[in-house]
Formats: sequence, C-alpha cells, structure tokens
Amino acid sequence: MTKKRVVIALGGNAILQPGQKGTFESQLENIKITAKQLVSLVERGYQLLITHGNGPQVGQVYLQQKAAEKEGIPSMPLHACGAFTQGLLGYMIQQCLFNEMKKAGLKNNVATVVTQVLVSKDDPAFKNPTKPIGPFYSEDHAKKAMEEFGEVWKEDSGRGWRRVVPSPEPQTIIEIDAIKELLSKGTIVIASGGGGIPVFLDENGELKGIDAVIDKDLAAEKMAEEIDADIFVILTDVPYVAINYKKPDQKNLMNIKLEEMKKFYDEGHFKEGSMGPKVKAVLKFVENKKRTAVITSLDNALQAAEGIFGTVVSP
Ligand SMILES: Nc1ncnc2c1ncn2[C@@H]1O[C@H](COP(=O)(O)OP(=O)(O)O)[C@@H](O)[C@H]1O
Ligand SMILES: NC(=O)OP(=O)(O)O
Repeated sequence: MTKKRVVIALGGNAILQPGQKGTFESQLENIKITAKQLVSLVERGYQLLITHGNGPQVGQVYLQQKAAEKEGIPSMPLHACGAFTQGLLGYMIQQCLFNEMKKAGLKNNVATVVTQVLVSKDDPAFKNPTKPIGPFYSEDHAKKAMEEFGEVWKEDSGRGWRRVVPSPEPQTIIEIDAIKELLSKGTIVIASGGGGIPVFLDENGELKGIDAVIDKDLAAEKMAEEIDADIFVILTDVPYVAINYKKPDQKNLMNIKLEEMKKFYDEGHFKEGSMGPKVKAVLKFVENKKRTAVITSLDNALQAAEGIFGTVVSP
C-alpha cells in the first residue's frame, strides 16, 4: 500500500514562543511535544516531509552576530544566519524524532537537507520588508532601532514590535531532486527550513546568497506540489484561522471551501507576515492540487493530517 504523503510546516513562533527567552532547552521542550505528534503520524502510516519556520531564531542568531562583532568576530550575513537555523532546528527536530521513534519501537530514518531556494533579485519584496524576525519589543525600542540603524520595524498581530526584513517569493527548491530521492527510500525528510536559504542567479549563472527570509509556508507549498502531497498541514500557535481577528466579532473558521476562504483573503482578514502567507499557501495548494490543506496548532498534528481538526480548507 502506498503511504499517504503529508507535508508539515512547523511555525518558528510555535517553537520559540512569544514571551519565552528562547534558550536551547525551551525550544527543545516545544519540539519534543511536536515530535510525539509527528511520530504518531508515522505510526498511522503517513510519510512525512517536514519543514519549519525560523523567524524568531534567525533574528536571534543575527543579534548574536551583531553582539560578537563588538568582540572583533566577523558577523555573518542574514542568509548565512538562515543556514545556521536550518542546521540547528534540523538537528533538534532530528534528535527529538530519533528519541520518540525509539520509544515507539520504530527504526530511525530521518535526515535534514540543507536547502537553497531560488528568488528573484528584482522581487518587489526587497523594497518592502514584511517578514518579522527576532524577539518582540516595545514600541519605544522599535522606534529607537528605526532611527539609529535605519531598520524597518512593525507591530506584529498585537504581540509587540519586531524587525521586518524582505521576504521574496520562493521560485525553485534547488535541492528538490535530493528530497524526492530520500522520500522514495522511505526517509522522513526535514527540508527548506526557514523557507530555505535565499539565493539568486548572478550574471554568470552562479548561485549566491541574498539577505532575506523566505516565508516557510510558501516554500512548503512549493514542496507539497513538487512531491505530490496528499495533504498539506501548517502547524502554528493558534488552533483556528479567524476572521475579524482580535475584534469583538472574531469568528474561527473550521471546515471551509476554497472559494469562501479566497473571499475572506481578498477582504484582508489575514495579516501580512503572519496569517496572510499561511492562507495564501493553503489557497494555492488546494487550488492547484484539488486536495485539502489545514492550518491549526502544533498539538493537533494528528487530527489535522486526518483533516478532522483546525481550519480545514477543501476544494
Ligand atoms: N486572522 C487570523 N487568525 C488567526 N491568527 C492570526 C490572524 N491574523 C494574525 N494572526 C496571528 O498569526 C500568528 C501565527 O503566525 P506566525 O506567528 O507567523 O506563525 P508561525 O511562526 O507559527 O509560523 C498567530 O499567533 C496570530 O497571532
Ligand atoms: N521563515 C519563516 O517563515 O519563519 P516563521 O514561520 O517563523 O515566520
């Protein structure tokens, strides 16, 4: 029997939650809980392609670079910080999956692929930063950083102020053939973490890193189409997508058809840099593949993959 393929996108904010300090241990604790859920999916016979966000982590690594510069240690560019977070989070997810699979009596077969994602150097996103990264700060802190360093900061969904960076459209997953090959061998693959390391083709046709943070939900959608996923699941820190979010008439969306979700998207219910790209990714997958996609919280992975919990969008 062929296994059902599911692409799971784990939110960076769900791993490093607002209000948490972001220690290695606290992030590992959050991943452990998720790993249990992911292993229950493997036990049910699902084949997994996992990806993860890196918004909080890449911002944290970037700040660490800036701090190290004061000690005379050269700082790494933002795209290299993205690569750091792919390695770090891939390691943490792999380790937690290994431990949980062992407990469940399953053979360990997990690999992280360092993934580059092609973007256009001329993408308008480079002139209009929207992707929040790093910790949440007060408005005063944000205003100071904007004046002192010329950074762009925005308020993020009522949770505080964050620095925003360009988030160009993912065009091609460079390592997609390797990812497909691993999946065909039955490996659980972690790929395109943090949306992938942003790269562009220079005038000589060579790949080069470019400073940006790609939206992992949009990159995940690309992979879901490429590997012909049966279902696409985005796990974040809220159980449902809502319309009139944080207003007195907020309404959670449960089972919803593509056309109705499209209407809410066009009406502007979902914020840029947070829920907006998730809904955009889901709409694209459902439209192009005529299959279901789900957005829900990390603790509902199993029911989400079965299409019975969360905001379930169907053709
Ligand atoms: N319409 C909406 N419905 C639900 N959540 C929303 C909505 N608009 C914005 N959000 C915010 O989006 C957040 C999830 O996006 P984000 O923090 O980018 O997730 P992640 O890092 O998990 O990918 C939620 O915690 C919530 O605060
Ligand atoms: N790269 C990215 O989309 O990260 P988040 O999911 O943390 O926003």
